[in-house]
Amino acid sequence: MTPAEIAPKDRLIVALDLPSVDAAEAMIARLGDSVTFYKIGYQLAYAGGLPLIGKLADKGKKVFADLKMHDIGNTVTRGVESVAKLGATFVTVHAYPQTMKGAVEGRGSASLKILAVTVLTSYNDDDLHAAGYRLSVSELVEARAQQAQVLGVDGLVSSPEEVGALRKIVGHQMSLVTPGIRPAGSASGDQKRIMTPGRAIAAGADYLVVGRPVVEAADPKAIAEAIQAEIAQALGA
Ligand SMILES: O=c1ccn([C@@H]2O[C@H](COP(=O)(O)O)[C@@H](O)[C@H]2O)c(=O)[nH]1
Repeated sequence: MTPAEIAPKDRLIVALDLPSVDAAEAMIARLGDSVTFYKIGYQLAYAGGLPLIGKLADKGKKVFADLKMHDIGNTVTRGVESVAKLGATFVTVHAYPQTMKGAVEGRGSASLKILAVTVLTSYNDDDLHAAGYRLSVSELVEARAQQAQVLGVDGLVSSPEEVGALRKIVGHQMSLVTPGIRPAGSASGDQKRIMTPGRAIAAGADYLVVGRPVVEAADPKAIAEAIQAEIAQALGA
């Protein structure tokens, strides 16, 4: 499927950032048929959530295993080999060359897609400088995207702010997945590089990752559906 063929509804990835498998299953039940793609990250994975990947896949849902791996190449290769057996659609690694190379090797010919996290959406230029980098966020995101492309990575995680520049670098060969999404009026929390769903899609994002604005809402299903409607409108669908 080309990125242009992805249905508007399937472009929303809801982050199941919840404290237990019971809480995640309750959220999945509330969202029902509306949401087709979920993300499992640190909070749920470390609370016994990894088996949910297979359970969701068996129900026809897609799962993004946001494990943000970063280790010596061999360990990343073996870790990705294990994740490939869980039934996830995407797994994340940090965008360091050894890490990405190891991940691509571990994926082999499996259907699992490797996403490289370029620069976390909670970082701005000052945060990067405090961490010892001399490059700006946009410079580092673009440099890492070029490395990821050469290494055979399948997609990139960035903020929607960088998507336009990334498309020029990687074309439509790589999926562009953007957290840092905030419907108008929602609290940004710790996110520093943010955009509304409609603007992110108009900028060229393939998938939007949304956590707190959905899972902390009084009516998560209504918010998820409103985001999907905004996505559809931005696509002219
Ligand atoms: O750069 C990144 C990479 C991953 N994330 C993850 O996305 C969600 C966003 O949640 P919100 O509640 O919508 O802020 C969260 O699970 C992060 O771990 C990211 O935000 N930025």
